[in-house]
Amino acid sequence: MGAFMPYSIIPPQLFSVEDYEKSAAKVIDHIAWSYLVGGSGDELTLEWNKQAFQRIQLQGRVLNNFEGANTKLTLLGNTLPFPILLAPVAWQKLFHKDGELATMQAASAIGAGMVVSTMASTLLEELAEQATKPLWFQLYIQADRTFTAELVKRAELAGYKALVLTVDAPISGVRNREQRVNFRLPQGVSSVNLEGMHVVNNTANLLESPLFSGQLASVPTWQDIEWLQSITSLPILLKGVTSVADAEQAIQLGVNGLIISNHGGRVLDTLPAAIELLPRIAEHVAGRVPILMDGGIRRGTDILKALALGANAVLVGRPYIYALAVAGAVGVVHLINILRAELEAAMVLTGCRTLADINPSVIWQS
Ligand SMILES: Cc1cc2nc3c(=O)[nH]c(=O)nc-3n(C[C@H](O)[C@H](O)[C@H](O)COP(=O)(O)O)c2cc1C
Ligand SMILES: CC(C)CC(=O)C(=O)O
Repeated sequence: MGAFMPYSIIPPQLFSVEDYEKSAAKVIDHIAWSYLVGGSGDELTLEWNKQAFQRIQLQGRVLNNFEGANTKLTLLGNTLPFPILLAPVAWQKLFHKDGELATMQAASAIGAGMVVSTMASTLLEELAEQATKPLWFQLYIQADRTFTAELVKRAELAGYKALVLTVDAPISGVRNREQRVNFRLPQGVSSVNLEGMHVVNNTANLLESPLFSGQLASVPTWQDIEWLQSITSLPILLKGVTSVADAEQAIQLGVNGLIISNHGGRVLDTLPAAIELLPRIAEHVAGRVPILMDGGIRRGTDILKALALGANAVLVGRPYIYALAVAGAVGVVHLINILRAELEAAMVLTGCRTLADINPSVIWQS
């Protein structure tokens, strides 16, 4: 990995997520960059996530009164000043020497919800100890269920307020961009929260099917949801739901929230754009549990569109990592403020005083 030199202040001329992306491309080395920006297969879903937002047009409104306007919401008992959370992103020390610690400081400073990845490069306890705002923990159920149960207990003990169970990546996506640069973790960056775990070696030999005879034996199933509920009292959200049938099954099992997501186009290529998946599922769920979505959000207008089409809140992934790489915690605060200000501008111009006012009428119907 080459040395990179993030700024200690916000560099001038950064006004949008795209500006941060361009700036980040200059400070992140090309191997970590390929891991960050890449998707799976031909990266079609990755592109569609952004393009689908761009195709949706808005309906403007004028002359509204904005007294008392705000973007506050309550989500699973947490009060948030705005509906933008930081999505779980693995190994953030790849992008800044302070990694998740800097992201957590930014989230705490600005009051943004943050979801800490199972694959974080910083101890979950260290983050929770220093956070001044509640954190959520993203769980990848490990082949070693005993270790997984201990991990959940650790998150609970450390004060995490919810578990985000990622269910869309039981196997890794076909990540050609990572393969082409031979992506490996450099010295000093690792999944520190999984240290000491028994690693099950279940790779198939060459005469067997590469996947079906190997690791699938230990991938999570619906039964693991009930198991997880039996070992924790934390609310559980499923991240990576893309079908109405799975959303219904999750609700029947008593899951507390859903995150509509295609993992930022990183697992199954040619899944539809996340914003296209959202309306059908939201309509079916009909408010029974909160719905979050992520994938392709780069502008405040994208957030408005997601809320109009049924999300209670959104998460952003790559955008805040660009800012982390460019200017550490200060950059992340700035980036989130940019999106927040853009959302407020979009609300004003579509006549929405609060999040409750955002509904499908803000979307242009031709
Ligand atoms: C570099 C990188 C690492 C990620 N690591 C995780 C992870 O550890 N757990 C997880 O549930 N999702 C992970 N994701 C997916 C994000 O949580 C999120 O779904 C996605 O980035 C949203 O799309 P966006 O980047 O277009 O905002 C990762 C995404 C990226 C870009
Ligand atoms: C270590 C990976 C499984 C983390 C992840 O979810 C991703 O890179 O998209």
